Amino acid sequence: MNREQLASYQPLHVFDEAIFENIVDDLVTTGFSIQKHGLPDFITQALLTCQRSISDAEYKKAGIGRAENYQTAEKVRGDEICWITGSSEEGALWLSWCEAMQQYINRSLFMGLFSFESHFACYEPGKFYKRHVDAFKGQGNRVLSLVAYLNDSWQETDGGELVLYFDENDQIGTKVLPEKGTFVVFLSEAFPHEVLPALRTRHSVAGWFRVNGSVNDSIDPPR
Ligand SMILES: O=C(O)CCC(=O)C(=O)O
Ligand SMILES: [Fe+2]
Repeated sequence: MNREQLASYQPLHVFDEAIFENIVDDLVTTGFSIQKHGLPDFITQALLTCQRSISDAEYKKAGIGRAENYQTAEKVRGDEICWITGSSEEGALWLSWCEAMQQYINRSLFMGLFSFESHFACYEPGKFYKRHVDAFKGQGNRVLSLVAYLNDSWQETDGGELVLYFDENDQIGTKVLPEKGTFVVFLSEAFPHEVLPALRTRHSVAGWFRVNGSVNDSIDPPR
């Protein structure tokens, strides 16, 4: 390593893998994992620092696919999003923690996860995300969804809960309060879910682990 390389050298973080092991166990038994206040504190802090540094102008209305216009999209989802690029130290720490999770899951379950993408999302009061799945069988390459929450002392009366349904016939589901430090991981194709209308501003991170979609030598970029 020359002096320049040495100056920019970032040691690989070593993360506590106990939480990854819990996730893997849950994925094997149910296909989803709800980790109430399970985010390591330094990851929560990094995400909060990162999120607070984003200006309103950097948040963009989320779409639901190229074909839809925003009017249609508004009826489905009302959040505003900002992709996490890893350009700040805190953003990079988040991405490296998710990469460590990806490697752990691949080693344990041979899922062949290839890349990860994530964005901050903000739901202003009254905004929601109607019931949907994050990936359709045989289409796209998102296989594992991750949602993490950043809100202090969220109450049931604040609305904005994630409702995770166990299959397409489930109408009851299980509710998750979007409280700071709580995160959820689930198989993207298998679990319909929705965000109930939030009654106060709701901050979260949504991310997806993807498999490599390369076919016939056409290279699939990570995003
Ligand atoms: O914020 C949540 O609880 C879920 C968000 C979601 O389903 C998505 O962005 O696809
Ligand atoms: Fe979703």
